[in-house]
Amino acid sequence: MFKNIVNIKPEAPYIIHDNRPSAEWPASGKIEFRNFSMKYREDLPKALDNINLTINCGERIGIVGRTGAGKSSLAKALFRLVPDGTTGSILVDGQDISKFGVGDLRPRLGIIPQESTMFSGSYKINLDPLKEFSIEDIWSALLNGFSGGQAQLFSLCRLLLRKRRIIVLDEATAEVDLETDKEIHRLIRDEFSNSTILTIAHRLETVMDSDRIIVMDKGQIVEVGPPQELIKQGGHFSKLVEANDFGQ
Ligand SMILES: Nc1ncnc2c1ncn2[C@@H]1O[C@H](COP(=O)(O)OP(=O)(O)OP(=O)(O)O)[C@@H](O)[C@H]1O
Repeated sequence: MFKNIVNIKPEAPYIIHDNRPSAEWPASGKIEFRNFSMKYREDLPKALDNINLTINCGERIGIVGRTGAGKSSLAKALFRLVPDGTTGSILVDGQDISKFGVGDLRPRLGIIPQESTMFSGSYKINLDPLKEFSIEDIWSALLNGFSGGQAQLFSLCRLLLRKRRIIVLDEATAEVDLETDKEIHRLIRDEFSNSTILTIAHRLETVMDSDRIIVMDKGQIVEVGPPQELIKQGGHFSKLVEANDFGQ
């Protein structure tokens, strides 16, 4: 999802000194999209088209839709990894995220991207580049999270060390096998029971235990609800399930 980060121009100040969030922010993890739209370029159609959505503290949300539906864009917008010229707003714990510098926003949210980066260096440097944690903390996170030996688990360990209130998980498709994927989800459920978790889901197994599913199509939210209810309704989600079409 974040493979294009390096191509995106710095669109906002890193820190806005006269408007910084409190040290605890976000303490609850509520997310509100209000009439939010964005385009990657002026001549392209909207990648997100008038998104209105409230995600409650501690909710586990599965985001599904076909390839190109806008799932990654929704997550990128939360990290402000999208071009200038968005309209509407995104509030986190009631604060408009565009009012803060990106350096005050991005480190406060957790991300497990599809393509995790394994930095060279020791485990300790990988997990704790800022030297914030004791070796015991690091080993406990490692032992919890590193059985699968996958690069994604490194990202997970980094997160375990920093109990973020909002976590975005871009579910792996190619890099991680089903067993490791299940392990990651189990760990996330256990370790982040109080966090709001947004999963861009590519597997049915992953989304079925979400509190709510968001179905996206052509940049819009076309369906929202608990998975079992959506299946009963026989709408977009049940069609995706039937076709097993969860994007790449
Ligand atoms: N960097 C970019 N520049 C231009 N257009 C983009 C860019 N990234 C995404 N898009 C377009 O925005 C739309 C939404 O893409 P997005 O990646 O959010 O979809 P997605 O649902 O995450 O798809 P996938 O399941 O394939 O990851 C698509 O039409 C896509 O082609």
